[in-house]
Amino acid sequence: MLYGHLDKLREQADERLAAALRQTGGTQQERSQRESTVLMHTEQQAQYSAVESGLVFGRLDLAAPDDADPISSTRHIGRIGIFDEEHDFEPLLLDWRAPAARPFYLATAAAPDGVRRRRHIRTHERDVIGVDDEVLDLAEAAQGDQHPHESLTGEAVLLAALGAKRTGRMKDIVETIQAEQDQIIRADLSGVLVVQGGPGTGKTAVALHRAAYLLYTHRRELSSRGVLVVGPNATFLRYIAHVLPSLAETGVLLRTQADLFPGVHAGHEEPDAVAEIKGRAVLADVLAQAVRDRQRVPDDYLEIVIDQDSLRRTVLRLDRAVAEDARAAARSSGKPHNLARETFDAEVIHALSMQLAEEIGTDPFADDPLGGNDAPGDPLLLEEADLAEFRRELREEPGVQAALDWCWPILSPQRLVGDLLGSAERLATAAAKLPVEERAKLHRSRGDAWTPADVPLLDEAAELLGDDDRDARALAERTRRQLDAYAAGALQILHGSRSIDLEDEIDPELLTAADLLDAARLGGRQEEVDRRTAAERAAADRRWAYGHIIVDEAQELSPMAWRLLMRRCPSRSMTVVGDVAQTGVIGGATSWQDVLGAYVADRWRLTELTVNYRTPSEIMALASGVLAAIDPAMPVPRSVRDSGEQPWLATVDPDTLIAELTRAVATEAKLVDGGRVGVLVPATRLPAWGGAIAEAVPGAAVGDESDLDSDVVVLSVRQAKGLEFDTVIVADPAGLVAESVRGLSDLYVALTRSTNRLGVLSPGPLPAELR
Ligand SMILES: Nc1ncnc2c1ncn2[C@@H]1O[C@H](COP(=O)(O)OP(=O)(O)OP(=O)(O)O)[C@@H](O)[C@H]1O
Repeated sequence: MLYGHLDKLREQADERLAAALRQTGGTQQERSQRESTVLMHTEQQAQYSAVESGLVFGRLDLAAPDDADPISSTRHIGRIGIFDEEHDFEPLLLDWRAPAARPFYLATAAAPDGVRRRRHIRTHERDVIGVDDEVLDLAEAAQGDQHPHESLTGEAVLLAALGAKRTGRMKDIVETIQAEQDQIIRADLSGVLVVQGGPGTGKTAVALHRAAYLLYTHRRELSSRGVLVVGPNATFLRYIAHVLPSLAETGVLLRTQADLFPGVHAGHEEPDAVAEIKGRAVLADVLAQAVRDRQRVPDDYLEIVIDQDSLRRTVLRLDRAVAEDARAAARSSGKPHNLARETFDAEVIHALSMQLAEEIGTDPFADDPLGGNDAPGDPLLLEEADLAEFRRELREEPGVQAALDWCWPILSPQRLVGDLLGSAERLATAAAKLPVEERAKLHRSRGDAWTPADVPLLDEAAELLGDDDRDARALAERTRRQLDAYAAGALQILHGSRSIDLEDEIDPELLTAADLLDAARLGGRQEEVDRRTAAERAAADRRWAYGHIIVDEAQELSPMAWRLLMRRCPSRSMTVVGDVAQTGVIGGATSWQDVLGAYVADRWRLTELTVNYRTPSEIMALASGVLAAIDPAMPVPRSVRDSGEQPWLATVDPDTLIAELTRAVATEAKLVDGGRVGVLVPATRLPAWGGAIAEAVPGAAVGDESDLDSDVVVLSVRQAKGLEFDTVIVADPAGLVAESVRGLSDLYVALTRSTNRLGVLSPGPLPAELR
C-alpha cells in the first residue's frame, strides 16, 4: 500500500515537472518562480528514488486505551512521511525524523514510553523478508504463545547490519540508530555541539543523520542558508556522498578544506611540517603584516609627469610626507586594504591638485601693491569648481594611477599570498616572528600550485584585503545599460512597425508596447535569473554564511582552518565531530577547549559516543595498547560484537616484505569473499608497494583517486581516515609510526579500520605497543 502511494507521488512529481518545463515566457518573477518549481520537483524525484529501497523499516505498537481503534495505535516508520490525501491527510508512514517516530529509537523495556512492541521490518526490493520484534511491554511478552515469533533481543537487526559485507560506500543507519546516537542527532540546532568518540562509534553516521534531521526540522531556516559538511579528504567525501540522498536530503554541500576557497582547487601536496606552520594562528598576524608591507611610501618623493593638453606638461611631486599622511588616513579608515584605497587616493589627489593649482593658478602679482592701500590678495586665482576639475582629471592621469598603484596596489588574495610565500625578503619582514628555518620552509617558488593549507591563508588574505567589487559593480552597470539600450531599440522597432492605418488615425485608446513598458523595465526582464540552489550559490561565494556547519574528523583542522570555518558560520551553529586520539597532523587538536575557546569561550556542549560499532573486540584489544601509549586517560570504546577471529601479526625479512605482502593480500582477498580489503602502508611506500600489489592482485587499486568499489584498495593512513574495510592489512607498522610526529595516532587509525579481520605485517620488530 505504501509503495503504491510512493508510485503515485512519483507520478505527480513527474507530471508537475513536465508541466513546469513546458511553460515558457512570462515576467521575470514568473520565470524565477518556475525555476524554483522545477528545482523542487527535481529534488522530489531524486528523493523518491532514493527512498525506494527500505521505504518502511519499522512499526511501533502503542499501548492504546482499551476502547481505542487498534489501527491508530500502530505507527509505521520509514525514510519519508506519506499521508493519505483522500482521508484528511492521515499519516500512513512517519518520517524517521518526525517527533512521533522518536520512541522507535529511544523506548526501552525499562522506559517503554507507551510502546508495547517495536518491530524492525526487513525488506528486499518491495517484499518483506523478515521482521524482528522487541516486546517492551513485558507483561504481554509473558503470554508468549500469543506471539511465538517475538524475540526480546533488540540487537538482531543491528548485529545483522554491522556484520554485513562493506561495499565501499557508507550506508545510512536509520533502521538501527541507538539511543545515545539519537540524542546527538536531535540535539538543539543552536550553539556548538562537540561529538567526541573513539573509532567506529558512529560519529560520521551520526553527523550525517543530524544534517538530515536539522534540514527536516528547521527547513525554513536552513534550506536558504544551506548546511556545509567538511570532511578530511576526497575519498571520504565519495564514501559518504550517497548517505544523504537516502536520508531524503539534497540541500547539503560536502567539501574538503582544499575546496573551501571559491575559484581555487588546492590539490597540491606538501610536507606536513610546512602545512603545520601554515596552520598556526600566528599566520594571521603574518598576513596582516604582509598587507601593511604592501602599503608603501617613497623614500623621498615620486615624480609624476602630467602630460595632457588641458593641463599642459607639468611635473608634480608626491612627497613622502604626503604619502605618509594619506597612508595613515587610509589605515585608520578601518576598511580592508582594497577598500581603503579610496581614502588613500582621495588624500593624495587632493594634495596633487593643490600642487597643480599652485603651479598654474597662482596670481603672480598677488603680493605686488597697486597702490598704498592695496592689501595682498588671495594668491590662488582658482575656484573650488576648478579644483574639482583638476581632481577629476588627475584621477584619470596614467602617471597618477601608476604612482597610486605603486604606493597602494589593489591585490587579490592569490597575489598577496603567492608573492609572500614566493619571496624570501617579503617573508623576512612579514614573518619576522618566525625563526629563520621556519621561514625557509614556507618559502616556495612563485606559481606553485595551491595546497590545502594555503586555503585558510587565502581566505584570511581575502578578509584583510576586502573584496574590491568596483569592477563587478561597473560590469553590472554596463550590462544593465546595454540591456536598456537593447530594449529601447526593440521598443522603437515596434513603434516603427505599427500599422500605417493606425498611424493615420492615431487612436488614443489603442495601447502600444511603449505605453505599457519603458526600456528599463523591458531591459530588467532580460536579466539573468540566478537559478542555482543555495548550496551551489554558497559554494561560489566566499562570504556565504551557512545555516549550520558540520565538521567531521575535526581534530585534523589547524587553527587557521578554524578561523575560516568560523567566518562561514557567524551564528556559530555547528556540529564538531572527532576524536582527539586520532589526531594525525601536527597542529591538529589535542583538546576541544583549545580549539573552540577562542570563538565561543566555554559555550560549547560536549557529548560522547562510547560504543564501537565497527571494530570487533579482538581487534580493539590489540589497538588499546596503542591508545594507552597515545594517552593512557583515553577510554577504549566498547566493541558491540566479537568476530571470533584473532588478528594475525607476522614479522618478515625486509627483503621479502613486498613478496610476503602481495601474498597476504591475495590470500585475504580470497578469504573476504565479496567483501573489501584495505591495505594500509606508509605514505612514502604507497607508489612502490601499491604498484606491486596492483600488479599481483587482480582488481586492486591504489591511492585516493582509486575506485571505491574495488575489492582491494592500497592507501596511506591519511587517505583511509574515516573509511572502513572487512579486512585490513597494516604493512610496516614501525614505518607508519616513524613517518609522522603523530605516528602512533596513525597506527591507531590504521588498526581500527577493520570490521572483521586484521593482519599486521612487519619487516623487523613490531612496535612495542603491539607486542
Ligand atoms: N546505530 C548503528 N546502526 C548500524 N550501524 C552503525 C550504527 N552506528 C554506527 N554504525 C556503523 O559503524 C561504522 C562506523 O561508523 P562511523 O564511520 O560513523 O564511525 P566513526 O566514529 O566516524 O569512526 P572513525 O572515527 O573511526 O572514522 C559504520 O559502518 C556505521 O555504519
